[in-house]
Amino acid sequence: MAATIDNRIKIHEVTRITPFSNPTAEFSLPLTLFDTYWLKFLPVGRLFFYQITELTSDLFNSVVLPKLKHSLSLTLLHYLPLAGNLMWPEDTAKPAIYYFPNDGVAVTIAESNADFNTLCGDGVREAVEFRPLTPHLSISDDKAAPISIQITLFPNQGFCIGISIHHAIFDGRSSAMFMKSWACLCKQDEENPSLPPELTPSFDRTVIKDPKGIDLVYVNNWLAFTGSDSDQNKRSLKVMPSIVDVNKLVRATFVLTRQHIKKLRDKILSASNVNEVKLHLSTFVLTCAYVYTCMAKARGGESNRDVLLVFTADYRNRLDPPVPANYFGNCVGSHITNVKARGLMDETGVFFVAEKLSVMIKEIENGITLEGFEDKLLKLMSLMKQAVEGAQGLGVAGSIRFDVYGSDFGWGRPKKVEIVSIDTTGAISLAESRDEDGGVEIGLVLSQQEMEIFSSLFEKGLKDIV
Ligand SMILES: CC(C)(COP(=O)(O)OP(=O)(O)OC[C@H]1O[C@@H](n2cnc3c(N)ncnc32)[C@H](O)[C@@H]1OP(=O)(O)O)[C@@H](O)C(=O)NCCC(=O)NCCSC(=O)CC(=O)O
Repeated sequence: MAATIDNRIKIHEVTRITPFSNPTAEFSLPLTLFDTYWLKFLPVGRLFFYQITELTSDLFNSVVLPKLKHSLSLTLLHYLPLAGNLMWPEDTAKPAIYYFPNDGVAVTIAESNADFNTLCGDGVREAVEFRPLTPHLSISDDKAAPISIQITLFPNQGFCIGISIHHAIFDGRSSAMFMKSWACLCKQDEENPSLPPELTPSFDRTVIKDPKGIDLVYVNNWLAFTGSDSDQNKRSLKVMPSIVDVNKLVRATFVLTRQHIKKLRDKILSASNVNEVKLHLSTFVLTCAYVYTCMAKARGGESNRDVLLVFTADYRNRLDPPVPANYFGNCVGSHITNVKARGLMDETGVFFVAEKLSVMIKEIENGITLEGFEDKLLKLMSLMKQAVEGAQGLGVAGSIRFDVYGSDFGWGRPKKVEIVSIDTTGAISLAESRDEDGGVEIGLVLSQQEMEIFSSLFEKGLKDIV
């Protein structure tokens, strides 16, 4: 019988999907330094909404669901580590992913009577509305699942695929590749569907060189960081607790069109003649510069308060030798600078942030070496402490290069993609615009009051530049 978890959603089934043909060879896959860096981070949740107005329960149960389940099982055959678990045996220095026969991914099948169009819209919505669509990721002291999935039917409206992923196991690029692989196998009608090379994951850990053993430095940083709760079990795999009350927050999506981006670039360029720093005015920098200044102004407060500007960079193309684009795992790192709010709240705020981010991106322009990486996690932890104590953290989840709207399972592109977990991290989410090449979709979760101020600053600022 279906269990109701609130009056909008019914859970019909909680099942486990195993890799097709249930491979019998057990194996383990080590974590690299880029994985152990994220060991205790909260899971990343994404929702992919697909609109099918003729989707009855019958059609969902007889066609859509069996196809999704079967293609997931086929996909897991290519992504076997995702069917396993993160574990930390007594005799090992760091956790690893272990796969045993019959392992599989937890999949929840649910039904919602919430309004699909409202959830898929850009307007202000209660942040908490998205949580029932986001699967719980099973993480205990000694075992953590790499991924969990929820497929939710909205009768006569469509369906939603929710994924929660463990950040110590894979990053945004890998997550996007997994979804596209699943979609690609689902869409093919052939008996033996196949993946193109760019969607075939590589798990070759030898491409990540770590001669100084920074992977273990990060593990030890986490052991030292873990609060008193876990003192009895320091090797616990439990992640940091969330300290945010999602019930008090709202979510909205904002769009910068290609034209907006161009105008922002022109405006900054025309004001920057006298400046020494050669600005790197990519779509990413312009978007962050514009959004971050609106966020700092919306927060208000003392102009002397601390603000952390944060972004994550993909290192695949920046390491020497480069790591293949289809490398599955983490190959990213965070970059952070600490500034005073006044820089963003001034008239020249957009210019100020664009300059700061330009300097940071230029530092990695000629590639990444691991020099100084021993201290990278400790620095991040000290900034996280600052954020807990009140500094405004302005960070990014997702990317405008992941093509999340390309995940078509055979029923069309997603109507909307949301990163749910920005409700606990306070980051903005980025995705390429669904409907316009060169446009950007920005997801935000704020208090109602900050959202109102942000929204009016965002709209007014755009009117001023066009
Ligand atoms: C460091 C960056 C954030 C920002 O660098 P930049 O400002 O230089 O921007 P960029 O690399 O996007 O592109 C710079 C310019 O290169 C060209 N260019 C690069 N890639 C392109 C592409 N695929 N298609 C078209 N153009 C491209 C464009 O001219 C672009 O300018 P123009 O833009 O003007 O056209 C980025 O390079 C990067 O690493 N992005 C990936 C970050 C990431 O992996 N995030 C996820 C973290 S995990 C996470 O958050 C969890 C999760 O997602 O699940």
